[in-house]
Amino acid sequence: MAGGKVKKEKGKLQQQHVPYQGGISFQKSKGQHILKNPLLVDSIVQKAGVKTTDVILEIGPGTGNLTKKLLEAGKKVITVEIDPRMVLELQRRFQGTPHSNRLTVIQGDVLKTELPYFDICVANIPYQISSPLTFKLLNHQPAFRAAIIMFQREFAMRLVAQPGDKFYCRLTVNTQLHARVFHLLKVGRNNFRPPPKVDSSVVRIEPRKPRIEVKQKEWDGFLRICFNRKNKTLGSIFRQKSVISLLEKNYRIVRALELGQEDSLEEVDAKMDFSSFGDNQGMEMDDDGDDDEMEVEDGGGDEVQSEFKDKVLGVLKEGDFEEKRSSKLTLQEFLYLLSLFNKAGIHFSDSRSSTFLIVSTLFFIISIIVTCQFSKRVVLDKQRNLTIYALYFLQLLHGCILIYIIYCRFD
Ligand SMILES: C[S@@+](CC[C@H](N)C(=O)[O-])C[C@H]1O[C@@H](n2cnc3c(N)ncnc32)[C@H](O)[C@@H]1O
Repeated sequence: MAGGKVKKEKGKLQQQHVPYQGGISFQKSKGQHILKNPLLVDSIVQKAGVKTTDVILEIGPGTGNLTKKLLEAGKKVITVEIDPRMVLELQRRFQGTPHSNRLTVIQGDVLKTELPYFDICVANIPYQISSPLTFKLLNHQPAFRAAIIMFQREFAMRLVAQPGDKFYCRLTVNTQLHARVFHLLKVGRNNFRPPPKVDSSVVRIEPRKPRIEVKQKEWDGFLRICFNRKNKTLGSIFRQKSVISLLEKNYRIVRALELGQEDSLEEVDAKMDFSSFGDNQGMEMDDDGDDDEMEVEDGGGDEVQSEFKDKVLGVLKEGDFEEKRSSKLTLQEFLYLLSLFNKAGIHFSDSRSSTFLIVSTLFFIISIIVTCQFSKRVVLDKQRNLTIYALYFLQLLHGCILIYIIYCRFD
């Protein structure tokens, strides 16, 4: 166990580096709060349910207090540590012990490291990487059995929250889409050296098998809107002019792509009037969304805008969601509502148009080059002239559609 007294913090420099025995100072910027309570370390390993056959991933092993217990419990431990001083300390600590050939130390930032295969992850992590690390683990393939991780208490409460709980938020739903999450242990700040400013909790994350597959951008866009104001009814959220404008814009792009060139731009325009679009400001939303942004008036809108709004509200009515609130919706209800929107042609991301734009622009450029080369090289008779004009006309049409889609995306 690491010993030594923690010096009283004075001044900025000392706040960043807290001395530790053997000359290594703890860097707060790297979240270096070492577990100093051996009973707690035992309890974490025991609750993790490590098997003797397990390959264990430990993120941020530090000086190796948890690593030691993990080596005793499992078959192999792979650690990822960003701080070279800690890596040296770890190697020094286990060198020449019976455990040394079962320990692999990777030096690097876990967020930038390709993770190896592992059965179980046990870690006391730096809290500043909680969110990206959780999603990195949730996207890891093949899925592991469980991750037992120490988080800041409030973050942990968000992960395990249930509909109606104070901490229920977008992070909760996004995490529980891919995993079942359980609260294991409350941990006070005095179990660490130096003690952090916040309390902690150990959480167990079990990836769902099989995964629930969603289109990630679509799902993200949908949840951002729903959790913009999680305590408002979905009816009032989806009546906002900014939301209707965004959805209508996506709707028009998707329709334009579906109608394709053959149905022409005019047909899309006839169905949609885009003169009354509001801007897309204020669509960047908080995690828990309890912001106090003012409700935007519907502002009357023209007939087409109202028609589209009716379509959106029709979807909410169909699923009986108009009076419900995101703060109380279950994961299954979110999935169901998104499927209803998509069935009605209403989308929350414009990723399809991005792909279309890139492919289409490339095709446009190539076709112009080919036509120019062709018209230069061949001797033009009347028949060939007509072909060239037809090609130019098609390119003009193609160009118009590209401009229209770019306009829809960026207006
Ligand atoms: C809270 S300490 C935990 C130390 C040790 N596991 C323990 O419980 O005593 C977090 C550790 O993660 C390391 N760390 C910080 N950021 C990291 C990153 N991005 N990738 C890998 N390790 C990181 C720190 O250097 C530190 O050793």
